[in-house]
Amino acid sequence: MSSPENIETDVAIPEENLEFVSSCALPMPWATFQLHAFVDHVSGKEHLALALGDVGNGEPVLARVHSECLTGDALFSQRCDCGAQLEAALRRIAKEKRGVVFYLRQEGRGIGLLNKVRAYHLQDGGADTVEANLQLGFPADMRRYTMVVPMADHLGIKGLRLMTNNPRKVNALVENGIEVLERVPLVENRNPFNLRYLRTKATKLGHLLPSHDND
Ligand SMILES: Nc1nc2c(ncn2[C@@H]2O[C@H](COP(=O)(O)OP(=O)(O)OP(=O)(O)O)[C@@H](O)[C@H]2O)c(=O)[nH]1
Ligand SMILES: [Zn+2]
Repeated sequence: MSSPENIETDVAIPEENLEFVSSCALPMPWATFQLHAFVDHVSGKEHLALALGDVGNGEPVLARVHSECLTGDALFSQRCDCGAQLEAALRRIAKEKRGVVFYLRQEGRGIGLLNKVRAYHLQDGGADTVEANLQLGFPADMRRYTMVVPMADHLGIKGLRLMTNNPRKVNALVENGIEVLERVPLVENRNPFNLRYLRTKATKLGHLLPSHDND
């Protein structure tokens, strides 16, 4: 496996100023979660936390830090694994009757929806997911996770059992002061349309995807 490349952003992004706005019950097919809405006054982005059970009791919380993927989460796209990961995370939390999904509005690894479509267009022409970002003048991954800190604080969450295959996400959260006690693999929806995408994540972005690690 080659080492992750071009994964840091050199684009200066101002710190966010996150404010809790309101919360409500959100009945879902698996359980009724409590939806907590936040706004970042710097970027204007609206971030969400979906919590179930007593997440503020000091025990580690089963958690997913999920970056928005409109095409995968809402439109059933098979180009990626996002929608299946989101659903699996919600199901697992419902099964434990306790947990949280942080739904972060950083579409397309932070490049936005329109640029992600541009990147998909380049991928249709042969580029992989990393090359497409670079061809568009972006780093491979522009996401940040600093907003999770005030969101977790608001919910009284002390430590996470994080559902992810991305060690860089674990490191980023830890660097921001979030305690990650365990990484829980979340390998979902391997299909003919996303095989190359998953392979690129394993070989270029360092994701721990067992069937692709040694490709
Ligand atoms: N720029 C770009 N973004 C993509 C592409 N495919 C999916 N995304 C975005 O990637 C983000 C999800 O990141 P992934 O790399 O799939 O997974 P991860 O969150 O790092 O790791 P996991 O926790 O294991 O899911 C979402 O914001 C998607 O919109 C793509 O081809 N190009
Ligand atoms: Zn996706």
